[in-house]
Amino acid sequence: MQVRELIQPLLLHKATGDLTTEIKGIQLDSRQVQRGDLFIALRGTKVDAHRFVEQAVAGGAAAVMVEESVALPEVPVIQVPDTRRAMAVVAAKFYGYPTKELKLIGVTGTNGKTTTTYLIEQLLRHKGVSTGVIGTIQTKIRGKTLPAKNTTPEAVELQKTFRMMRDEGCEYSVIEVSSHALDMGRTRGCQFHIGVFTNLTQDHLDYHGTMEKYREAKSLLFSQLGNAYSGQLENNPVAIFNADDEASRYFMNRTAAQVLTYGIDQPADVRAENIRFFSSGTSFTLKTYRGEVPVRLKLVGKFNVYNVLAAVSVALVEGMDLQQIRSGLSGIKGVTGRFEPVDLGQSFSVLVDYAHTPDSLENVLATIREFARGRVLCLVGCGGDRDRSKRPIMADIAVKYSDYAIFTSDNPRTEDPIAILDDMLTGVQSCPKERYAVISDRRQAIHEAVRKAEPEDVILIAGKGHETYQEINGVRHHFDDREVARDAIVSRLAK
Ligand SMILES: CC(=O)N[C@H]1[C@@H](OP(=O)(O)OP(=O)(O)OC[C@H]2O[C@@H](n3ccc(=O)[nH]c3=O)[C@H](O)[C@@H]2O)O[C@H](CO)[C@@H](O)[C@@H]1O[C@H](C)C(=O)N[C@@H](C)C(=O)N[C@H](CCC(=O)O)C(=O)O
Ligand SMILES: Nc1ncnc2c1ncn2[C@@H]1O[C@H](COP(=O)(O)OP(=O)(O)OP(=O)(O)O)[C@@H](O)[C@H]1O
Ligand SMILES: N[C@H](CCC[C@H](N)C(=O)O)C(=O)O
Repeated sequence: MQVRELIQPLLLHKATGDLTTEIKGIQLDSRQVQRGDLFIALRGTKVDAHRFVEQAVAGGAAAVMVEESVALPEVPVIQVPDTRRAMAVVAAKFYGYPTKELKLIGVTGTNGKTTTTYLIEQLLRHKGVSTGVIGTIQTKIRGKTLPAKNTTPEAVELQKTFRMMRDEGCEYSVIEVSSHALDMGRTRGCQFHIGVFTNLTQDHLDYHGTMEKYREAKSLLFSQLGNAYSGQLENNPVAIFNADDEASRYFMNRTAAQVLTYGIDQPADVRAENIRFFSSGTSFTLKTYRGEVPVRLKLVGKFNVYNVLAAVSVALVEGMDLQQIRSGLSGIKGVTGRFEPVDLGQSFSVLVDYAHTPDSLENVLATIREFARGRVLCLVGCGGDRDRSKRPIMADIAVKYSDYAIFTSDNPRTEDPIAILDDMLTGVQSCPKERYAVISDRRQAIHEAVRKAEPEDVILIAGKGHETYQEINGVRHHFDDREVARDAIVSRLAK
């Protein structure tokens, strides 16, 4: 595509150089530029990429997009007021507006995004349609998987992935939409067909500052629904809300889309009643505006009933009937690293879970409490360079809901692991010391939990779920809670 065509949708820009120059790709990282790329200079949290424009051109960039005027006579220079904003517009144009050819479903909320996207994918598969998925664990395109760096990728990668999905024959794309992505405009230029809200509780205050700003970022998915290109409702979008979460009303008042609600406690269009929990699953009556049907799931916990109701709401909007939904739900599998048992036939249970927020930790521990016949042992840490204010709250929840807590390291990133643990300990000052231990080394902590377990006890290893690394001092070392738990169980069984 020529530069002049690429920048045609940009209202405010100054362009110099030969605008018939062909652009073969878009790149944000000067170190990865390929011949013919447009290099877009973003002002990051660590560096301002304007200082890399010359390096990008030397590496083969055919044009650059910048906010400051730069003297680069050899290539076209497009100067815009905001490269981040312009990036979303040109990325959608470059890849031919792929979300107009896909049914795009966005899921946002503090917890449950990954689980809900996977449930939606599994239900849509049952309907017989092909669905691509983008989220925290990985990107999935018709059986192929690609690694994920962010929960929601930057606009260029996002649009490129949608084009790949379309080329591979996907009809739907279901994506996790993080508050960071909404705030940074990564999803501008996406035409969403459905927006789903799971819940809003504390997280990411390091980034957003206050809960109000966090909520405001999340609301963008709904206020932008249907307005991506023309300001008109092009595709009759639907917004799906959790009626039991008070933030839903705030979002409802900000969307022009049709609204559907789901819930357990409050009146809603899609509800679960007569819920019964077992250690291996859940049953309930699914009541919808299209009738009711009994449902049995292999997932445990009230929080998963919410995730299922959100996915069922999407299935209903997409025309699936209740019998199809019911049989789809009976075959549904849990998500890797979410409530995942490590079972070598030992006399106690070990569960690995991705709970890394106060609300998710509380939900998971409350669920375990309901069926645990022995003690509950909780191993938990908090990530470095992230919301510090959640640390004491999570420690407090750990001791409140378990019989014994082991505080350990999660991903310390660039922080001192001991300082993170000290922040956590401020939350348990009034708790008797014999109720918890502090073992900074995560491997040792897992071995200690397994050594301590008695028959019927349940050990929850929280925080890292599917992650296969531990990031210490900016370096990622291989670490998988499930592998370490297995080793610990094997050595205990050998004694
Ligand atoms: C705060 C934030 O969002 N950071 C994102 C941002 O990184 P940054 O601002 O630190 O980038 P930087 O290192 O300062 O570099 C600025 C620019 O210079 C470029 N550069 C840099 C060096 C160089 O030699 N040449 C060069 O061109 C970089 O490619 C970049 O475009 O731009 C990067 C590239 O696009 C992102 O990968 C990175 O996400 C990091 C990994 C991150 O951790 N983000 C978190 C906060 C985040 O977005 N999380 C949410 C999930 C939250 C949740 O729901 O749990 C998510 O959606 O992932
Ligand atoms: N609806 C829910 N409400 C509260 N907690 C939940 C819910 N669903 C899942 N959880 C808990 O949150 C953890 C993370 O779940 P999931 O990965 O689905 O959320 P997420 O929103 O994608 O998280 P992230 O974006 O941070 O990766 C799970 O391991 C579980 O402990
Ligand atoms: N997307 C989340 C993941 C947190 C996972 C947890 N293991 C941690 O490292 O804090 C975040 O970036 O806050």
